[in-house]
Amino acid sequence: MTLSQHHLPKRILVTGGAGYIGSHFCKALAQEGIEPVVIDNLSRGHKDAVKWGPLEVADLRDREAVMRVLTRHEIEAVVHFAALAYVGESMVRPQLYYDNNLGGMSVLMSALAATGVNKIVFSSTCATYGIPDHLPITEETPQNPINPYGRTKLVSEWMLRDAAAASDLRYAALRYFNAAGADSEAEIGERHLPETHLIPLALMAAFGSAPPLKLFGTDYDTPDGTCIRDYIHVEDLARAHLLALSHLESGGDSLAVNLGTGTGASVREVIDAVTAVSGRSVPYELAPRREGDPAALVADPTRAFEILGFRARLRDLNRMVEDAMPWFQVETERV
Ligand SMILES: NC(=O)c1ccc[n+]([C@@H]2O[C@H](COP(=O)([O-])OP(=O)(O)OC[C@H]3O[C@@H](n4cnc5c(N)ncnc54)[C@H](O)[C@@H]3O)[C@@H](O)[C@H]2O)c1
Ligand SMILES: O=c1ccn([C@@H]2O[C@H](COP(=O)(O)OP(=O)(O)O[C@H]3O[C@H](CO)[C@H](O)[C@H](O)[C@H]3O)[C@@H](O)[C@H]2O)c(=O)[nH]1
Repeated sequence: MTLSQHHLPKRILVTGGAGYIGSHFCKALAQEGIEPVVIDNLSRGHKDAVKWGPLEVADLRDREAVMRVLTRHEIEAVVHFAALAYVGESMVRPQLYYDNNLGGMSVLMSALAATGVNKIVFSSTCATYGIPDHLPITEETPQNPINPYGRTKLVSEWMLRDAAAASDLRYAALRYFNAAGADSEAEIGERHLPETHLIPLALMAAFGSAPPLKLFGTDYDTPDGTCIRDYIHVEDLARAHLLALSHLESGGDSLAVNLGTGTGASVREVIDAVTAVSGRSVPYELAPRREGDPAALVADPTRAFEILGFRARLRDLNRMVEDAMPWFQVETERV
């Protein structure tokens, strides 16, 4: 039996649990002795990443299916990861994002209300802040998203806030900065299809399973001219969700908090880390700025510590790359 410091509900539904962050969270739940129920339409996820409990293959916009899953498994709380999450894709297919992310959110929330489930942890994002007027970004920084993806997440936060004001629903909106790394036992990894994220693409370029990395923009107003992001280890993110659930289960108030380390790394620093850890050079070419990319996004992580006692532990960029790498080596061998 697990001796957990967390006070967790026993029957938890994980939407998007076949995806990158959701599957890592499911493993963290299993380590707490809880068997998560996953609902995922597998549009972007992987069946074989659901290893710790049942998988219900269904779209969140299918109200009947969602109601059936909530009732059949006697769900007490939901952790809602399911969404489309590519900034670039959202700029060219905005309706797809509004339909999927807000349609899914709306059906999920009405099904929760209908079945009396009143605790939800929600995957929000630093993309809700847009181009911040100062760094680091606190939760008081104005939320002015600059792309449809970020807007769907901001509206989702508003939906939660309004529902909580009008009912007994309590929520935790977790605004992640850049998720990075992977399960240290390499049982699951980062597998976005297509992959657009920096660390995976840099590793794939180093191992020759992807073309040279395109370095998007070298003329930003940052020390080395490349964009700065706050990379947070996916295992730290998973632990933060346990803490958020535990907070809600103990009767804590609704909250919105940043999840980051408080330290930024530039694209060039990421390339250096991948070079150092892999022992291979990262072939790259300079490319124009990518539309919709703010120059620098770094979290002020104070509030998450104050309310949840959360502080990122696996803070070292090399460690994140090290944990991500085996998966890409395996992938390379499979190709
Ligand atoms: N990866 C990051 O750096 C990052 C940063 C901030 C926020 N987020 C948010 O975290 C969440 C998880 O991100 P990820 O990187 O694991 O993404 P992912 O694409 O790996 O996982 C998302 C999962 O949701 C499923 N899904 C999508 N729409 C669905 C629907 N309508 N019905 C059922 N299932 C559906 C997909 O099949 C996939 O398995 C997302 O909400 C994303 O916006 C991610
Ligand atoms: O091939 C690439 C890929 C990325 N980058 C740069 O690397 C940095 C990180 O880019 P990612 O695509 O890895 O991640 P984003 O910063 O775009 O992350 C955004 O999208 C995520 C969802 O996928 C999260 O929602 C996150 O909160 C939001 O800021 C950016 O400066 C980007 O310009 C490159 O130079 N070349």
